[in-house]
Amino acid sequence: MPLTVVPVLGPISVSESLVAIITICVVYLLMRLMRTKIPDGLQKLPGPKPLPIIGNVLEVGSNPHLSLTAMSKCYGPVFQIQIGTRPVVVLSGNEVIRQALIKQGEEFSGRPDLYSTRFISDGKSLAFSTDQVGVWRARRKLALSALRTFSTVQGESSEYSCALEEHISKEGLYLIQRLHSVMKSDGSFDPFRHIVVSVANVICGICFGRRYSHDDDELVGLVNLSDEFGKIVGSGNPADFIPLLRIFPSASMKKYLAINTRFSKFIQKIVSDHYDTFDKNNIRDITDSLIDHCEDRKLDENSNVQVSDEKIVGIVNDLFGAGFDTISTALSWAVVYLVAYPEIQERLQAELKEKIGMDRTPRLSDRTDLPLLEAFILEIFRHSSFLPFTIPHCTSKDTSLNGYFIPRDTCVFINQWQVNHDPELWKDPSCFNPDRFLSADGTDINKPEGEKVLVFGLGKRRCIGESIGREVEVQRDAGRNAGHDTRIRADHEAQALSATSLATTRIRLLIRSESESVAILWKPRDAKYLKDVSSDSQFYQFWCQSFQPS
Ligand code: HEM
Repeated sequence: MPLTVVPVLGPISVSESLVAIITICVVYLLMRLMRTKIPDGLQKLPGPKPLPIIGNVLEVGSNPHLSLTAMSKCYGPVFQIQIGTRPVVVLSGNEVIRQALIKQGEEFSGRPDLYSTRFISDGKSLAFSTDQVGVWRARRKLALSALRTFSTVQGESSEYSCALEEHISKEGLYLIQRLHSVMKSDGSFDPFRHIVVSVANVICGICFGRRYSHDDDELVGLVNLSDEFGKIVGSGNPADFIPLLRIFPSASMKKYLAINTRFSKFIQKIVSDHYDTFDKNNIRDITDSLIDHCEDRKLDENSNVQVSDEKIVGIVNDLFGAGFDTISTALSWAVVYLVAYPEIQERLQAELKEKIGMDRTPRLSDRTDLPLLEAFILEIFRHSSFLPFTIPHCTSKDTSLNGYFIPRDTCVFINQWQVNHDPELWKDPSCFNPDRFLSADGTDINKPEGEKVLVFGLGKRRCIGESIGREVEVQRDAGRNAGHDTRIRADHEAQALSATSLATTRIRLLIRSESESVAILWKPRDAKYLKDVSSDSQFYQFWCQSFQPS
């Protein structure tokens, strides 16, 4: 007798139903038998009970940093959830995360094989791929060394201490000129749209030895796609955890694949131009240095780790991709906080005026003289926690943490947001207060406090661009001092705001030039991470005063 069990499958006979039920039971029993035995002395991971097929997806919801923080209060700093059919261990708490990523770093240094990350750089990404340890380590060493060399090498002008400082300072000035000219022509602007091109130019300078105009369609089109990319990689793609979903057409997955293809094409073209014009005696940038490494390695027969040329030169994909998006997001948050806290902005400006004056641009070496600016950057990282999780990790062998057994190949989420908002670690964690990072007399950074902020990950997989990340921030803020008093004035009902309410607030940018004033609406990116309070009624005015070259 045919039964319509699932409408889309059509009628199913009783015998077919019986076969299906028996198959499910056999698979279930096999899965139970295959389940790894917990070694004596260790415990099973705690965590919420999963539903069949979807696991704990409903409890995790669309703000995983908040829901997983709430769960850590109930289950402790090491617990397990199930996303779809995949078990995921979630780590919270400063001590537990340090124990896993630093003391047991080797065991927690893998990356899980996720469906969506297979498409990043054709599956050859340094940051996301499941390369064997030896290969990943060799590539990471190369990336770090290339990045260091081309950040610290002397630039074209002796005015700057290194090429990175030169790129950043010049780009800072271009950015100010650009804002000035769009203000004149359009009467308003979206800050992110211009910041992202400037940051991409700094990274392009080091990686490809060139910069692009703010009107370059190819670069502007590409960098503006990063938001879509972040949506899939950042918030978790359901098809990564529920394999069945991969067979259904998905608009966001289609977009994501198109972005990856476009990105790869952009980089491939630059790399192939570099191969065409390569001169061993004139290494111009990181791409050249990676090509040079491939050539040298061919002469070195003793090399024991085999890494393909494609994987070596492909490192620029990671440097460019990871570099521009993270820093431009951080800078956008900096603008938001400057707008929301005008009194802090005034103090920052006073510090720059006093320590550096108005006659020169700041240098990287000025950082130690600018404790408030340093504290402001640390507080942006902590309060916004715009990367609430690291890239997912994976265990490389059977291990244990806090007395719980964690099998090999388990996907591990590191909740950075929880650490940065843990009331055990921070006084009034939801309050934006850079002073928390200053010494009692305000003249120095309180180093132990600063080291508690978790934004670049830790240990073996720690971000390799950390020093650049911090330096671009300093220069950009300080760049306002370069003879253009481009102050950002916030004219609003001053009140203590949590990052949450800031992000969900539609910020009204009231940009004033000499005669006209135009209002535009701007919503900070990554607001999705901070959605638990909605206060759309609050408006902040953002007043960019005198974008006038001196
Ligand atoms: C404010 C700026 C930045 C932030 C907040 C940031 C944050 C992060 C985080 C959280 C990770 C993952 C760590 C983990 O999985 O445990 C990461 C990895 C990485 N970052 Fe950054 N990053 C920034 C800038 C940069 C820059 C400028 C570059 C390069 C030019 C870069 C290159 C990388 C690479 C290659 C990895 C992968 C490392 C690996 O898997 O071994 N990042 N970053």
